[in-house]
Amino acid sequence: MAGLNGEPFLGIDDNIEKLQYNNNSKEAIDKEGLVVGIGEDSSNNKNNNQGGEKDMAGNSIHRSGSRPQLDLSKAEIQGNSEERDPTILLPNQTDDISHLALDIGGSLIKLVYFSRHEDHSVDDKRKKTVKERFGISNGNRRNFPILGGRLHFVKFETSKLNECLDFISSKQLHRGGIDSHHWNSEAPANENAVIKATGGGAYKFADLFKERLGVSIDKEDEMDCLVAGANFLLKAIRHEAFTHMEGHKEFVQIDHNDLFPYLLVNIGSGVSIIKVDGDGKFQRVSGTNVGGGTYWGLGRLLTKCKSFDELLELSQRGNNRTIDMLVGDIYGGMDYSKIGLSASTIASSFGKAISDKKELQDYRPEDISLSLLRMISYNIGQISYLNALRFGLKRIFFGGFFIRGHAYTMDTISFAVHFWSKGEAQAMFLRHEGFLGAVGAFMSYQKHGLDDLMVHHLVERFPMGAPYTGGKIHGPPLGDLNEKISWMEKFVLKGTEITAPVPMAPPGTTGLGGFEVPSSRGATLRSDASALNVGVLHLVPTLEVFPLLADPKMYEPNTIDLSDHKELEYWFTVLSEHLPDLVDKAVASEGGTDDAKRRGDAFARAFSAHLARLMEEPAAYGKLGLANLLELREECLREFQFLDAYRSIKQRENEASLAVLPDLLLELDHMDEETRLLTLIEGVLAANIFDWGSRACVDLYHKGTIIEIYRMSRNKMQRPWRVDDFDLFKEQMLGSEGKKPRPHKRALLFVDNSGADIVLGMLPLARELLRRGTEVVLVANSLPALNDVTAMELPDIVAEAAKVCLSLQFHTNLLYLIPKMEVLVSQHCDILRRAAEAGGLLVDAMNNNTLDGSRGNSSSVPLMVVENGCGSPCIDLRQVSSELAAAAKHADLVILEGMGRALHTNFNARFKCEALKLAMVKNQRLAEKLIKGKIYDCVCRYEPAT
Ligand SMILES: CC(C)(COP(=O)(O)O)[C@@H](O)C(=O)NCCC(=O)O
Ligand SMILES: [Mn+2]
Repeated sequence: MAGLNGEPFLGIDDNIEKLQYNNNSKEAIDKEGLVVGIGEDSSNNKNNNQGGEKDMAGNSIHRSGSRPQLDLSKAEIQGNSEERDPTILLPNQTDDISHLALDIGGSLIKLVYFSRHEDHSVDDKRKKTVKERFGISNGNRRNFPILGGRLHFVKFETSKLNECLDFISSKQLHRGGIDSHHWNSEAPANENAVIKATGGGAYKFADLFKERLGVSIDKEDEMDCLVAGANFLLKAIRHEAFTHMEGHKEFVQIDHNDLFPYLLVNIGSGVSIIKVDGDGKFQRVSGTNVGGGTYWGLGRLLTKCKSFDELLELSQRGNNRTIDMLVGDIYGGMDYSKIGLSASTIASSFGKAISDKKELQDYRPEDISLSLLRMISYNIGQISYLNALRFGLKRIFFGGFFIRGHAYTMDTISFAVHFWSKGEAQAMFLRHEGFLGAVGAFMSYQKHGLDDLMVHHLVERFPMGAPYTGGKIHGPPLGDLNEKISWMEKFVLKGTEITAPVPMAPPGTTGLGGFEVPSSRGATLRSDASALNVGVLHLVPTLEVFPLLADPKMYEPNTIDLSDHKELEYWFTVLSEHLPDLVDKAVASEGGTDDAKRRGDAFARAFSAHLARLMEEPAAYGKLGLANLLELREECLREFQFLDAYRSIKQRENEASLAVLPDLLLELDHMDEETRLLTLIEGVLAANIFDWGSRACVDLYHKGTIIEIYRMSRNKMQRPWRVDDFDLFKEQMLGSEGKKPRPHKRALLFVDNSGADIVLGMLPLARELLRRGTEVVLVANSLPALNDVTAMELPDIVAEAAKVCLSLQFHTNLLYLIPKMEVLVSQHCDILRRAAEAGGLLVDAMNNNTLDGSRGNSSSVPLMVVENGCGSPCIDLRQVSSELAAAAKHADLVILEGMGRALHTNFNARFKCEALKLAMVKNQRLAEKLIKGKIYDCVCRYEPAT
């Protein structure tokens, strides 16, 4: 049988890793990771006669044998095959296919589940034309059945297994999910339903799953899963790995071609140390029985703590000097400098307890907890390094539930690795640290095709999760909007802090290489189960890297460095202050109903909670840039179902601008070429003043009408602009010394705002390029963001603009008194219409509107519209739509317009083709920082092809 990806579904390699547990570890299988003294090389998987599966490098990957297989006979695409993520109907598929995998450990259950993207596709003719023109098929998606959806990460305490089962049942995850458009989702759970699980609990609770949910557990080997999970996360998630030294977290870019070999240290109850050489190729080289279970077990006995997190929290307020014997204690307060030991180095953990006449109750539990934490973290760091040394490995990734994003633990481990390796080896941590096994178990459903996903196919989002109150955990992210709003309201009433579903570990750390006590941040260390430091992973296989980026590896979209705390504070204040106005607009866009007000209120609280969270720990959601913040705001609006907050403002501005477009075009058309080009660029810069995201601009709009402000802005234009490469650009366009350069073949115009910005700025510029014989592709947002124009809206705007051109022609034909102008206009005024027709934009809108009744000239250079794949005021060119990537193939000019796309992001981006970056700087601070100028200064940056 052929797999959906066209490759055969090979049989099953039953040569499953046979781990030999040592004598004492039988019950330890129930705990996480306590598998000591095993050194079997699991990379020697033999293919048996059933055939083993090969990864892309030809390595064997073994899978267990009970996975369900898909019956693809009579498979067909349901609905419109041109849709972005069409549902595939498998009429003959009878097995239930689970979209859930579990890692059931001794203290936590980790759940990874999949849901399809909701079907928002609309009948968009533009898309169809674009696909035909650029020859885009659905080939990109490779027709994987499950791609095009979201991966969710949820944790439960193992002691609350029933809550976990209720959750699975309520979401019907064991059947494939009722809330998503799955094949066979109506089918009742059948006898054969199977879910993948790893961890000791997969054995321990198998009967309970059968009894409660009617599903069988297909047990996946824990080591296999850990490694598969770590490999996937390290390859597919841009900001997965980070270092943590002296309280400073820094994300590490992992080169996918240079990932292996590495050492994976999984710290569960016990510790496994695994050398990873490739996909499915690994060897458990060592381990230690002193791990998370030791910390928790000894800690519980010594401090009477009730939970792991309570113990960890205690350590935050501890001082281990009262209990540890330090070098200084032995050397009379002096360093032992000859062998490089400072007085504060721990000579012997708990060493003071031998000489003191104190009893257990004489020690503070806080101090005991810290001493224990340091002893164990240190020891793990040291053993890990020694193993790295054994195999000549420089990179050590630490995962497992013990770490739980705790800054002090990470610092201590890092310090040990750094200290013993003399800086040669590096300790790294993983954002999905606790989910490695669960991800691996999910990956073992081979049909998902997750192996082939690349980093640009994944987008991580951070929806609001269940808040928690009084330390009690309220489970997984809330799905239902109403439920979510209710939570928000409840917490407001109680005056309780609302938290995002992200890590609550404080940044507080010693700053001294783990040798001092942690700063006292106990109050902010929250319970682990509510503290997911991961968002929801959106799998979008249609996304591509923009092909015209000169050096995608070096590309960094964000211009402003938010790791500067002052900068971060400034932008947080800007966004907070903008909130009331944004909520007003959003509520008004939904008719100002009570429901809209309620949602508006919840949105404001949710976004404020995100800001507060990020202020506390800027790297909580991965590497933070201004673009991420601006996008988070848009996503948060969408989460509370505000799909287009500026809808009516955009419409009003479009109409007002279209009304003055004929006058502008007339004016332009009787200018000579050089003056016209300058006027056009001035026009783009002036019209970029229409920006409802800028505080200064919004203040301006109280003072005059849109057109008045536009005129004022144009009148104030004075060259040289603060960044002024116009002369270079002009030379490129018009040539010099009588030499006419060849016109550009195709220009991509990344447009920004609605209203004057698009109508009076970018469209006239597009018309000029078309007039010169350059194909023009308008690149606009896929989803609304502030007052930005979207790809969906553009065809109508272009159609209206073309209509205006026609009325202009009609009008000027009557103006026989000025025959010269008549000639000019009749030659040029229908450029937009013909180009739009040639580009397939006027399918409905214009067919019956040509005043002279003439049909469009399909041989004209086309004007096209493509969506960019974003719903944000900024653009990260590593993840753009396949439409845009296809349109870029023959482009030799890129024009980026607006602050978001040309300044906040991409100001430093280099392209393979010529690039023009145009923007008005509508923020004083940015003007000072970026161009040493002032507010309303302009940028016209031209860069030749690199
Ligand atoms: C959100 C924006 C990037 C949009 O600018 P645009 O791309 O439309 O030119 C910009 O308005 C902005 O940075 N605003 C926040 C700063 C301020 O209010 O001054
Ligand atoms: Mn904008």
